[in-house]
Amino acid sequence: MTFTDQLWQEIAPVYEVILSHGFVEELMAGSLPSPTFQYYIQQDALYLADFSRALSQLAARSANPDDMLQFTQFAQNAILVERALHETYFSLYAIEPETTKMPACFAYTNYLLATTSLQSIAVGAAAVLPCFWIYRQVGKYIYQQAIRENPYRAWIDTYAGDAFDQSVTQMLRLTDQFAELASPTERANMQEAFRVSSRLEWYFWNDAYTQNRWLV
Ligand SMILES: Cc1ncc(C[n+]2csc(CCO)c2C)c(N)n1
Repeated sequence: MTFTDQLWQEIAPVYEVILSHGFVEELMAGSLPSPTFQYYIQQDALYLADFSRALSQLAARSANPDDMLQFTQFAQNAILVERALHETYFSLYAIEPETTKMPACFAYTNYLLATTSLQSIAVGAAAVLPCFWIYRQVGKYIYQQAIRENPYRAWIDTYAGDAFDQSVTQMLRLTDQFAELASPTERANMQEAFRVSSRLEWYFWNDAYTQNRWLV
């Protein structure tokens, strides 16, 4: 079993509750209220900018040019995906970008930036991995079940597509390479980072579904 297989086994219960979350179920059914999706897209635009910064941080700290290139490409793609997908929905709904990060987005982006800046590259890579991997699995799951005439079709097709599939496979390979070189303590830290980010993925959907805002 690879290291990343072990990572997935540990977060399997988190993945199960993500799949059965109302946001995912209603996105799949096409019945998700548009204000809920608008909140999600606005927060996601803020998330992706910082996610790209976190990947750029890993690129800058990489020891070899191949890893640098890989992280730089991921960082670039995060911005390009954001533009393509978000512009579609921003103009469809005639909404403006949001400037305030709500609690889950705030927690997740700050966690990613702190981890990729202050922990080892191996731990930083484990922290960004759920973003790739959980979206691929959720994307495929939704793609298989979703009705054709779904208002969220552009979103579904992005994450169920081949281009995205390949980048996730590369990210998994990279993480397994880091794990091979890591000490047992560092591997434990990688597991913890993977778990924290996986949980935060759930919180991100949940904030959108409940339209969560700062209470004070
Ligand atoms: C909260 C949240 N988590 C994960 C993704 C998915 N995602 C965003 S950028 C990227 C890599 C592209 O190179 C992936 C997989 C998202 N959109 N929002």
